[in-house]
Amino acid sequence: MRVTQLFDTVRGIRAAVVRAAQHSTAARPVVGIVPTMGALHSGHAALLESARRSSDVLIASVFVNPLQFDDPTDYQLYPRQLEVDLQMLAEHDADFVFAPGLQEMYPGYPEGPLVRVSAGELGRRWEGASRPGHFDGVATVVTKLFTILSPPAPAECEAWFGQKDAEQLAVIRRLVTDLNLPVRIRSLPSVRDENGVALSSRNLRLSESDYDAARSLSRALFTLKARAETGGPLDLPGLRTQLQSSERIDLDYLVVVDPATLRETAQGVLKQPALALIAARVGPVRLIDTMDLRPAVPPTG
Ligand SMILES: Nc1ncnc2c1ncn2[C@@H]1O[C@H](COP(=O)(O)OP(=O)(O)OP(=O)(O)O)[C@@H](O)[C@H]1O
Ligand SMILES: CC(C)(CO)[C@@H](O)C(=O)[O-]
Ligand code: BAL
Repeated sequence: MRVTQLFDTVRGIRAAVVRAAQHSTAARPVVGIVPTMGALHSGHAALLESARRSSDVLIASVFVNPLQFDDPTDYQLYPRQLEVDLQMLAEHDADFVFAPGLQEMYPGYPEGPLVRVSAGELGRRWEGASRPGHFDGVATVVTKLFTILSPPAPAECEAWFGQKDAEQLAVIRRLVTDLNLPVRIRSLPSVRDENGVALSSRNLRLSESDYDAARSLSRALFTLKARAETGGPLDLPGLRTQLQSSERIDLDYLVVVDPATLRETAQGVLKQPALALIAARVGPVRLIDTMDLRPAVPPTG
């Protein structure tokens, strides 16, 4: 496994990727990219394992991207543990790790980068409304990562993302479509712990009582899933009131949306597949989670 920080070395990576691809038996070798901000956990491991199985060359990136943080404290306190992460990436058989420094990624930061990618109105809903500029920052860094790491033809490029960050996934899918980026987007369901809480790097900052409160976020999502599948009313207002009664939870949103447009779908009884989104500050930490909702299947015959 090679760890790289410099753009020069990245050029070397691209050459090595081409060489590795040439040795592949596949007609169109696949280069898999797993972008992360580090502090890796089993959710990242699931992405790495699937990407490894589907790729001839596996590249992981570790970079805490300041452009997507609107809160400087959140950026400063974001967990960073590169040495531990590298060990896990080696265990998952990554061929390359791209872990650039801040000035390497954004020369002249904070003056630059002047040119950025806008996620448009998709980037201003829900999480984007609460964290202004967040999805523009994600779209900018993801475009840069794809530009730096994606291989020349005939190799194909696949990038792997978690459905936990479903809004981010919707933005990235539109990004590659709207800008014709030659990258196939793959996604995996959220990995949860034994209590149903979605794994997240920020969970490292939760106290025991914060963690107990965090359990009610996923519980609300599972309740919605069950109500959708049994054809009952979703009763979002009731669930919001219940969550807000906990003094450790400052609920930002709990909504049911169309997975592609992120616009709210009709409320009441679910009629088409949808996505539930939740975000809340739990103690000092802002957490997000999502759940795919399927409507009740009408009995046949
Ligand atoms: N529990 C999970 N299951 C599956 N994928 C996940 C999970 N958590 C994160 N991912 C995915 O891993 C990739 C990297 O995410 P990131 O490094 O931001 O970790 P994170 O745990 O989401 O951190 P945080 O939410 O605290 O910022 C993203 O595509 C994200 O959706
Ligand atoms: C996609 C990403 C690596 C961009 O910084 C980040 O938003 C994340 O980890 O989900
Ligand atoms: N995976 C989410 C990235 C963020 O919250 O900035």
